[in-house]
Formats: sequence, C-alpha cells, structure tokens
Amino acid sequence: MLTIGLTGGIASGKSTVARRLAERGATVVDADAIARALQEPGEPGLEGIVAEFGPGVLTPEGRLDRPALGALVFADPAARARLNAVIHPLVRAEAERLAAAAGEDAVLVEDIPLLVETGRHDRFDLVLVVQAPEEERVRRMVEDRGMTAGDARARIAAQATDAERAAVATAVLVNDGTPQRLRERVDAWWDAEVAPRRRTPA
Ligand SMILES: CC(C)(COP(=O)(O)OP(=O)(O)OC[C@H]1O[C@@H](n2cnc3c(N)ncnc32)[C@H](O)[C@@H]1O)[C@@H](O)C(=O)NCCC(=O)NCCS
Ligand SMILES: Nc1ncnc2c1ncn2[C@@H]1O[C@H](COP(=O)(O)OP(=O)(O)OP(=O)(O)O)[C@@H](O)[C@H]1O
Repeated sequence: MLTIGLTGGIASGKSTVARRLAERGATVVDADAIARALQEPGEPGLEGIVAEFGPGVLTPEGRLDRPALGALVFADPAARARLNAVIHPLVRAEAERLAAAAGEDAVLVEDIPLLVETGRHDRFDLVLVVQAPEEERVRRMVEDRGMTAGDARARIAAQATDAERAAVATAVLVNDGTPQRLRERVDAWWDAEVAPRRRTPA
C-alpha cells in the first residue's frame, strides 16, 4: 500500500484534489466526512459533544447545531481544544478501520484538514499539500458558504499556516487557476510520484 496524507487550509481545494485522485484510482478516506457521520444523532461524537458542551449545541430536533458550535469553537482556542479532544480520537479510529479495509494494493489517500496540526504527517509515505491565495479562500467562504469575512478569517487563524504545511510536504499543489488547471497539476504529480511506485500487473 502507498499512503498519502492530503491537507491544506480551509477552502484551498482539498476536496477537488481528492476527487481527482479518486478518479485516478486512489481510495480516499475523508476525515471531515467521518467527523460528520460521527455527529449524527445516536453516534458517539454527538454524545461526546453534548457531554462536553451541554444541550445548548443541539437544534430543537436534537441534531448538532453546527453554526452554534462553530461560533463557539472558532472564537475560543480552549473550546476548540475541548472539541478536538472529543472528536479527533473517534475520527482517527474510524479512519484506521477504513484504511485497513483498503487492501494491500491500494493507493490510500487520507484527506485530513488538520494533518499538520495533529502531527500525523509522519505516518504517510507522501504528504500532498494544497495551497490557494488567502483572499480567494475568504471569497469562497463568504460567497459560497454564507460566512462573514470575519468568520472566514477566524477559521483560517484556527489552522496551521501555509508555510507550516509546506515545511512537511513532499509536494505542494498551488490552486491559483481554474479547477481544470488544478486537476492537471494533480495528474502531473500522480504521473511523476505515484504511478512509478505502483505494482504493475504480472
Ligand atoms: C465546529 C463544526 C461543528 C463546524 O461545522 P461546519 O459545518 O461549519 O464546518 P465543517 O465541519 O464543514 O468544517 C469545514 C472546515 O473547517 C475547518 N475545521 C473544522 N474543524 C476544525 C477545527 N477543530 N480546527 C480547525 N479547523 C477546523 C476544516 O478546514 C474543515 O474542512 C465542525 O467543523 C466540527 O465538528 N469540527 C470538529 C471536527 C474536526 O476537527 N474536523 C476537521 C478535521 S477531522
Ligand atoms: N481553482 C478553482 N477555481 C474556482 N473555484 C474553485 C477552485 N478550486 C476550488 N474551487 C471551489 O472552491 C470551493 C472549495 O474547494 P474544495 O471544497 O475543494 O476545498 P476544501 O479545501 O476541500 O475545503 P474545506 O476545507 O472547506 O473542506 C469549492 O466550492 C470548489 O468548487
């Protein structure tokens, strides 16, 4: 198995890269998607969050009130650390389960927004970092996700910097053009770094 840790700041283009890697044949494990699944009613992530933060972070229907919890944790590093302590061990266990199921011949990509922050980059054969201009990322969060510019910047401030991520990267993909251009950069990287390491069929 070849293991690839994929990361980048919020709204940098990680999911776009992950989709292209899947099209090229990778098995993708998405930490954000795992976290969301664990936050469904009855799941251990949501139970842990309610135990830590109280029922005020639930909607009247008993679901996680994501904007409410987001407002809390992106304004307060201590609250964020408490959330991370609840969620990250659960996400890691599920990611390990999915990785183990991928099979020996797999090219396994784990899309982990906080790969560098959690110090997990050492566990991968390759670390692929996506970078996009900060103003472009803020614009996407404001225009596509309805955040205020202040909320968008608070999220960026809650994460490692591009320089910190680049310091542990085996490759950096710069997403400063069209999505098609980004896919071409993914393909060039795959052809140079991944394809030669794959076992060719007998
Ligand atoms: C606080 C929550 C409820 C806000 O939900 P919301 O729907 O607004 O955001 P969403 O989950 O789609 O996350 C969007 C992006 O925010 C960033 N982000 C999320 N959680 C964190 C965090 N704890 N620290 C820094 N950045 C984070 C990531 O770049 C992520 O891709 C949610 O982000 C959450 O539960 N976070 C804890 C889980 C986590 O750490 N996920 C990231 C990696 S596993
Ligand atoms: N080069 C680009 N040009 C225009 N739009 C883009 C480009 N790259 C990505 N996008 C758009 O920007 C948004 C963020 O991209 P994507 O979801 O791939 O980022 P992400 O890093 O996975 O984000 P998050 O950290 O929030 O999960 C998406 O709506 C995507 O379609």
